[in-house]
Amino acid sequence: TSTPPPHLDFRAFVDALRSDDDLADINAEVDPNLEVAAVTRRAYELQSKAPLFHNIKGAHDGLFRILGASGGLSSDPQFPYRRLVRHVGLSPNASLGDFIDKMLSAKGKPGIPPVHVETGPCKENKLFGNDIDLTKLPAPLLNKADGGNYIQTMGINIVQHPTKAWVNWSIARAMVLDKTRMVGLIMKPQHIARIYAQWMESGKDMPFAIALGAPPIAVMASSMPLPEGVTESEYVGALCGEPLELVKCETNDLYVPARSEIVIEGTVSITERAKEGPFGEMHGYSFLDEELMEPIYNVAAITYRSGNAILPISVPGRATGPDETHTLIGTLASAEIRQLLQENGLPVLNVFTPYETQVIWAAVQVDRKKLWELETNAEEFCRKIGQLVFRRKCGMQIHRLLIVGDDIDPFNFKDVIWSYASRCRPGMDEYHFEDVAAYPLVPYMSHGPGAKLTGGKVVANCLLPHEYKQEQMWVTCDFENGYPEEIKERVLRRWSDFGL
Ligand SMILES: CC1=C(C(=O)O)[C@@H]2CC(C)(C)c3c(C)c(C)cc4c3N2[C@@]12C(=O)NC(=O)N=C2N4C[C@H](O)[C@H](O)[C@H](O)COP(=O)(O)O
Ligand SMILES: [K+]
Ligand SMILES: [Mn+2]
Repeated sequence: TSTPPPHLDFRAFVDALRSDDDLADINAEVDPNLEVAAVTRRAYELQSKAPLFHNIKGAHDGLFRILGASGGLSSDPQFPYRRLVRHVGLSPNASLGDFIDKMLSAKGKPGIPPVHVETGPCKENKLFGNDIDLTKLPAPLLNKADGGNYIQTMGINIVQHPTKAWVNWSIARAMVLDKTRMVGLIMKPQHIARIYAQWMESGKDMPFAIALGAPPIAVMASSMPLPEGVTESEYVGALCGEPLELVKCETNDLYVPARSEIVIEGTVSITERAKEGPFGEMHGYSFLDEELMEPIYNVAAITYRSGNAILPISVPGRATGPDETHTLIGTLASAEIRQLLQENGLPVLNVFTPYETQVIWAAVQVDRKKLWELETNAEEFCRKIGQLVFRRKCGMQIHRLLIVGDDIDPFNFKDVIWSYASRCRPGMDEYHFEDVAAYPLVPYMSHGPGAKLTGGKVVANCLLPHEYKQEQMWVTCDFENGYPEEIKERVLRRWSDFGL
């Protein structure tokens, strides 16, 4: 069978990055103990090519190579989002807005269930029982403060509700604990935690599979807060207009993408826990006192592709050069928040979480002409938005919403911060929410002055009062807006002659 397109096949995705000249094939030996992660972290921060490490110290029997920064910004400043939009089959010059539109394009369409195939590349090699020794795999140490080697940072965690036909795909980190066990964060209100709670009630350990090197578009849906009960693989089918091909696990009844690089499968204990973390998290901090007791993953089988399987990794940290916890989590939460607000009849054009705010803030771009028709005011409008977003899971990671006009590009932080700084009056234009669920990973919540799990959220009105009812009463003073077209054309035409 011919190789599927990059958005449906991880190896084709890697080849596409190489043909984009956006991949560095590194054949020198690199140490999984911190060195691989440090190279990857710097690659994010310099927006370099994605590093593919072919020669990992300690690799054996085809396990494994490592790809870093699969969701980082591309190395070509002309196409900054090319690596991202390649995940979803869009052309290299697609924008973040196109990416969000694409991820929402299956809303309201019936899901297309995956098809089950007999076998696939992920079944070419199989390890069971005594052949499994996670401590012998070159699982990377990602940050000097990490509490373990995080083998799972870019795989899809697959779990099924014990009684309903709901199979959830999400991304949740997990580190090596010992020979056949991992321990991983399973955090409320994430769907993996909701399903885990159902298995606890059923009294049985929760079957799991982690598919690493899965189809890139499936990684996107896994990172997206789709509504409860939605089976991500069916949403991906609807996005692609064709079913995903899945193959059955060896040791349980879950199904995984047939072309995955590496599949780890087994059961998550509903009784045994172990210390998890510290971990360098999405806000750029690794708190040394992070003492989490999290569920144990018992590994019953590992299956993987021949030809030296590739382990994709994410090395979360400061978004000075964003990593997957910003480019995926932020953008995909933005998509669901836009969907939520539009479904509730609000005149919202787009939503985006600026990397400069570590995706803790989200700018909500409002169509001002449509806003006038609502005959509303800042207080009423902002409170309504806050009540919607801060009481839904898709808004859980956002602590500040900035309500901006359609003269502001939500994807351009300079625009966003200009309107926040100049139009949001301190003490009167911010509407606080102290009775909503907080995102406990945000440092001023986990290690802040107040309660950890509630509050600390705000809606900032960045529209002047008259913008709620009429045309803006100012001319914006920049080249774009401050001059008539014929002056701008003349200046552009003569620019090089001026030698500026
Ligand atoms: C918060 C998370 C992480 C962290 O910051 O440490 C950690 C880091 C890694 C693994 C790199 C990472 C990457 C690279 C990406 C892209 C997303 C996440 C994570 N990890 C965490 C995690 O360990 N626990 C968690 O609850 N959610 C995480 N998400 C976000 C979820 O995937 C997202 O919210 C989905 O929407 C959830 O799916 P549904 O429940 O809606 O179906
Ligand atoms: K998901
Ligand atoms: Mn889900």
